[in-house]
Amino acid sequence: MTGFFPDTRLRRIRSTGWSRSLHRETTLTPADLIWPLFVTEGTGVEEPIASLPGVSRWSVDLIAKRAMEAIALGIPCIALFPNTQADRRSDDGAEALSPDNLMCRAIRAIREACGDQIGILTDVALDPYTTHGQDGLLDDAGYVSNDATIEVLVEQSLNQAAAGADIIAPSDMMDGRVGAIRSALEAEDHANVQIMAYAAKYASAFYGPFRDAVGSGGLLKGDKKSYQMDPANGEEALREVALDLSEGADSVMVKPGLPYLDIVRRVKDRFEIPVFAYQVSGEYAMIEAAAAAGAGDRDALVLETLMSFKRAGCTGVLTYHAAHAAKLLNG
Ligand SMILES: NCc1[nH]cc(CCC(=O)O)c1CC(=O)O
Ligand SMILES: [Mg+2]
Repeated sequence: MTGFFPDTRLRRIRSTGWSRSLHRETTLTPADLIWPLFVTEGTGVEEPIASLPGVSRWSVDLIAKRAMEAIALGIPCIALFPNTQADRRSDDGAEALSPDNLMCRAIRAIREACGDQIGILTDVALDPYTTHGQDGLLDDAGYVSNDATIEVLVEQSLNQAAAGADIIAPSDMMDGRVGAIRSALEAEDHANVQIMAYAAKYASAFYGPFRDAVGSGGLLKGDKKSYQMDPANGEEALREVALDLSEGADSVMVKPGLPYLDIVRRVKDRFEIPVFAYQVSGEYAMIEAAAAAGAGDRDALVLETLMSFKRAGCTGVLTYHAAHAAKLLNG
């Protein structure tokens, strides 16, 4: 039981900088960040993404430079997303299984340049490769077929692991895919390749700029509500996480980030496992728009939101602000 005013004055410990440092409950460092990067065809290419101001797609030769930049900044892991050329997209997303697709070439280029100094996380889902922009295979009725999709996701995961991915991150929300991918990785000599499951991924309005970035936005008809979660649900997120853990996930992700910090906290308290959050493209764009409109200081907005993820219980955060935040944190 704490005392009463004036014996107890909470402002006492806030009154100087050194004291605020001493009493700070949560820390944020570059090691808490995962940097998502978009890859595109060509050489020496940097393509700015209009709906994500300050974020570009990089050709394979330049992506390795971004990875070296991450290492220099103390960022331990990057996440890769391909903008597949239109003529390589198909109804079945077969390009996802090509050992020479953009993703695999980027993985190899980074591995060659950086060795094991940085973790490479790769997204598993078919939307960057399909002509319809859905994450899986469509049946005759246009429904995203669960079990048929899993078979392809397993092959996609093995393809990425063979190219050198360290963390396989299935973002598709099919039931049962974590177990299937884990078994295949074990069988194919990839015992140390991790799985970070997008366990509680919501059907969100915050993914728009990402879909522009990978080129699936204009293609997508309808929505992803038959597989991504209803934003109204929290208990269901706990069931999703429990299942992914039982199937062998090494860590789980909650996505989007800021509107779902309650889910992060519930998952952390319930399971006491590594939990990551994805501060998604629409959240990034919102912060940039607020700063551009003079509604807040950009650097302060970036650091405050990232700290809030740590306070909520995150082990780490995927954020397009990773490099900028790391520079600020490194002083
Ligand atoms: N499976 C695709 C995928 N992987 C990551 C994101 C979104 C990331 C972001 O918005 O930054 C999406 C979009 C979607 O589900 O439509
Ligand atoms: Mg699930």
